[in-house]
Amino acid sequence: MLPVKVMKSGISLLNLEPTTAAGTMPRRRPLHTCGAAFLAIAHKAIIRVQDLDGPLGTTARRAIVFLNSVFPFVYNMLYHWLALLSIMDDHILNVESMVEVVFPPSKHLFDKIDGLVCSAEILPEQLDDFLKKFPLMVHQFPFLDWVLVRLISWLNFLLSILTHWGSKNTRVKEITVDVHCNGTHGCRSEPEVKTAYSPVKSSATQQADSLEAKANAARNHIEPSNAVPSSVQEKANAAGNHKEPSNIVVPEDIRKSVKRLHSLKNRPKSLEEPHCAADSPMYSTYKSANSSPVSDSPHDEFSPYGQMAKSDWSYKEMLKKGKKEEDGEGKDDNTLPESLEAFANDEKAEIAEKDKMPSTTAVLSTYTTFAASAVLVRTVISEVQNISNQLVPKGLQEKIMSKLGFLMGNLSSTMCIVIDEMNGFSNNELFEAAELYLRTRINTSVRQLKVSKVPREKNLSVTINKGEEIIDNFDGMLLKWKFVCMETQKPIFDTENNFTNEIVERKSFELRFEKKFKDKVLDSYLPFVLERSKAIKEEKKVVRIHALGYYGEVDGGGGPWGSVNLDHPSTFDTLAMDPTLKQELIEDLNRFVRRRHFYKRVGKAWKRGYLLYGPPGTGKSSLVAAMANYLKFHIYDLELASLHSNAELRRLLVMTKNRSILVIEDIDCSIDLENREDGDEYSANPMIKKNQLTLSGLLNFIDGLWSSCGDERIIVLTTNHKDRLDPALLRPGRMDMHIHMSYCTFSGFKILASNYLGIKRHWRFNEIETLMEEVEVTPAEVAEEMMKSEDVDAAMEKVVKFLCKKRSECVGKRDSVEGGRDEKKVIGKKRKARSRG
Ligand SMILES: Nc1ncnc2c1ncn2[C@@H]1O[C@H](COP(=O)(O)OP(=O)(O)OP(=O)(O)O)[C@@H](O)[C@H]1O
Repeated sequence: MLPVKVMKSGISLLNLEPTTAAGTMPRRRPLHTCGAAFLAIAHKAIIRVQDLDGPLGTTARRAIVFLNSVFPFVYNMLYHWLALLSIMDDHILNVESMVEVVFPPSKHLFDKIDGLVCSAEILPEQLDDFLKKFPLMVHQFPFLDWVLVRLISWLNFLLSILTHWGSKNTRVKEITVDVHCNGTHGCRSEPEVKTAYSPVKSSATQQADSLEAKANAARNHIEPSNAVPSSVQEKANAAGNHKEPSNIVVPEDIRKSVKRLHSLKNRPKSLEEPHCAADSPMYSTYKSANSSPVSDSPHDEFSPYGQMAKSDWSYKEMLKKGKKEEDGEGKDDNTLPESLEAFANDEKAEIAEKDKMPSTTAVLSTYTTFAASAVLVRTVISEVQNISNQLVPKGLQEKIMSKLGFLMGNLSSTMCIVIDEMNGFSNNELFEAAELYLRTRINTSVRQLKVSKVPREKNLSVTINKGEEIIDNFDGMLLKWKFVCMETQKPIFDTENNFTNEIVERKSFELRFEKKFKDKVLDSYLPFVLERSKAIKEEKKVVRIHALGYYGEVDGGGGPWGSVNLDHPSTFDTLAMDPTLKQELIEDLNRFVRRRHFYKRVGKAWKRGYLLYGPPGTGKSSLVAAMANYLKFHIYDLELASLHSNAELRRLLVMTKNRSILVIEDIDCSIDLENREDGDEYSANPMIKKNQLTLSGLLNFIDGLWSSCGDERIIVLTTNHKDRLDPALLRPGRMDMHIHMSYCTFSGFKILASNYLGIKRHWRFNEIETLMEEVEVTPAEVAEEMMKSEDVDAAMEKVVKFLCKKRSECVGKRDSVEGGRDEKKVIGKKRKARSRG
């Protein structure tokens, strides 16, 4: 068989001595060695596969017949191919030597490649060894043989589907075989039998066709072909005319052999019965394989042989008749054409061959050979890729790939959307959204992940590495994401104004899907990804606090000075404040965040101002933190004292982001704001005024045009002295809600006790309640006392002592104040008396 020769000779073709790399160890020719190994494996595979029965074997045999016919071409092609590989090898080895001289550490890499080539070289022998041991190994693992046999059945089934797929010419033919009887019964025609066959005909089918032609010719009185003996023609004509009994005599031995053939064909086709106990898994496997719906029994209509089998039944009918006659029903001499005899012999041979089912191990080893070939091909391809990556410049590679991609893209039914990280100079929101979304879609099919942790962030950040793919399902669509990261060179001028190249990483996502889903992906899937990523962002959002102020030169640098995670544990649950007020505030915040459309409709900037006032240590700052944690809004802590003009204030405002809380703490003492109406020493000079931070600048900032540049903004002012603030600052629309943070009440105390000591009640609670009605203490003071001991009773003791001390101080103060008043009254009375006197 010619191709086999080619395969064999392929190994020795151009098997030249490899050149010496770097003057040390001779290296193998990488491409030639791999190519030869591949041919050797392919040869083994072909040898094995042609011994198989079933669709796989048939296909292989046909392929071999085809290759035989084009042998000179194939041989030449392989020869040239290997010669070409050898030439390329020479270049590769030369380049390796040169690179090694210039860059010695690369030797390690080349040695590794050589090691790979070496393993490819010995792969055919290893494969042989493995195949020898394979049957033994199969028996060592329970159920493995069963699994493999199942697998093979399904592969055969698939192959048979592929073989017949698209064969539109499949049709049903009617073959009418008229057999004339001689003797007492006179002539009679046999029933017509329908036969379906595929255009891929076996020899038996072809013979059936020739017989059909003859029979048709006989029936239709058409001049038969030269191949048909005249006796047969005459008899067929006679049969076609239904006039005279035929003289065709079926020889006894033919009849017998046809009978035997009949019995052979009726026998169920089975796999080779294994030599093991009946209850072993192998035996059950064999049983189940025989009853498999995909068996290639000729009686199975799903089998590729099944259709041919139907034609056999037509002859069976005929044989039945012959049998009847033989049994005495018709004593007359039955006759068959000579061609039928030939057909019967051929059929018999074919059936006998078909009955020779391949052994399980033979089938398995063939598939293993194929698998190994595939592995080798992959290795070779990746090696070639590696080498071409080194040899072909990146730009050229990209061009080739883009051209190839264009060609493939036109042919393929898939579409690809590329989502780049950057959209011009700004970030692409969709890229960020996809990155976040895909983090939730990582599954076991991903091979490489990237894990990182930002300082002070609790959770690890897990993303896919470059080149990795993720499959997603959405509304019946299959979507394939790939993370692509390409290094490109960007020309820049360095510090000395020299032209140089900077390596820039271009990240993007490729989203592939079927072309027909284009609209669905753009209209539904990508908006869904954006929506999901928003929700994920919100879930994972870590509230940050930004220091906002100008710390550099005046009107020079400055800006948000930096930010840190706000790790403030304060929440509405831990805040000791009047429960009704707390509830009111929570509801107000909820209303604010859900009223986007309302604010738009009424033409108001989507912002809200809160004034928190009360003595120091009553929890104003804690309340701001609780609000930020509740809404997941970042905080901008504006340092008014660092600003010098309204312009700076405006510039800072522009830098803040939406969904944030802008806080100005202790506004009464942070800066001495001049009244907007009343002028002062500067107001006379407009230039000086322009460069000042004024109250009107601040008011504009809070409520004027500048305040509307952003959405979902909350402004919080805190003060210890509400009365010192300009009423213009406090009016609704600027400060919408005034929250009084009062001294600690008993309900506030219970919240502190629960937070700090973990108690809901204590026997000292009544005493404390009475004391708290009498004295003014801040939550900060109470919290401080509670922290002085870890023991609950001791801590409560401290709180009581503290409250008693406060009370006595208050009483002392009151007494002294009252005493002073009494003294003043006495002095006054004395004065009055003296003046009267
Ligand atoms: N209402 C409160 N509920 C719970 N803890 C509080 C409360 N008030 C004060 N504290 C505790 O006291 C500490 C100081 O409180 P905070 O700084 O919030 O008070 P403040 O009113 O902002 O003070 P200042 O006006 O001096 O800035 C906080 O760390 C907190 O633990």
